[in-house]
Amino acid sequence: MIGRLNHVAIAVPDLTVASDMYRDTLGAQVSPPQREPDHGVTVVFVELPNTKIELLEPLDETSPIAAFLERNPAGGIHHICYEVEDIYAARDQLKAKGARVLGTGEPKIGAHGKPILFLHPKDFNGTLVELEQV
Ligand SMILES: C[C@@H](C(=O)O)C(=O)SCCNC(=O)CCNC(=O)[C@H](O)C(C)(C)COP(=O)(O)OP(=O)(O)OC[C@H]1O[C@@H](n2cnc3c(N)ncnc32)[C@H](O)[C@@H]1OP(=O)(O)O
Ligand SMILES: [Co+2]
Repeated sequence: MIGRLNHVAIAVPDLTVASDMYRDTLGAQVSPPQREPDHGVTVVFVELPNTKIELLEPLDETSPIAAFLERNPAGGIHHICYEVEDIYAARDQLKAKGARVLGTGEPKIGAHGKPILFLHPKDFNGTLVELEQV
């Protein structure tokens, strides 16, 4: 069901510092910051030849990444995103197998303009999984 790796997301306490580090120290191509009010984060995309890295900073204390950053003040890998062809079919198959779909269970439009869903980290070896329909 899952296809290519779409992105790995890293929660960071300071987006400017993290973005500068990826550009100046690691020599990567980074996007301008993009506010995502529907997701409670500001995102910088790091474009790599074979995938993307999302640097995520919380928009405020109600952000879904706020508790994670409290537990990991220096930041850390927050989620991994796999591509799927049909997000409703993927969701229904996963639910039938007992996986917990987060939120309302209805896909939202993600930062790339495509439908996304999240799966509970406790159901996938402690890794928060995002699915994106491509
Ligand atoms: C823009 C968009 C895009 O790509 O297009 C994005 O990515 S938006 C990216 C931001 N959006 C999201 O992440 C949406 C989905 N996420 C959520 O709904 C939330 O973050 C949850 C995954 C439910 C976690 O929320 P919260 O930390 O408040 O819950 P909690 O404190 O009750 O945590 C429950 C247990 O899960 C663990 N836990 C929490 N977040 C985790 C993570 N990212 N990776 C691995 N484990 C994690 C906690 O340590 C805890 O374990 P213990 O019980 O063992 O202590
Ligand atoms: Co993401």
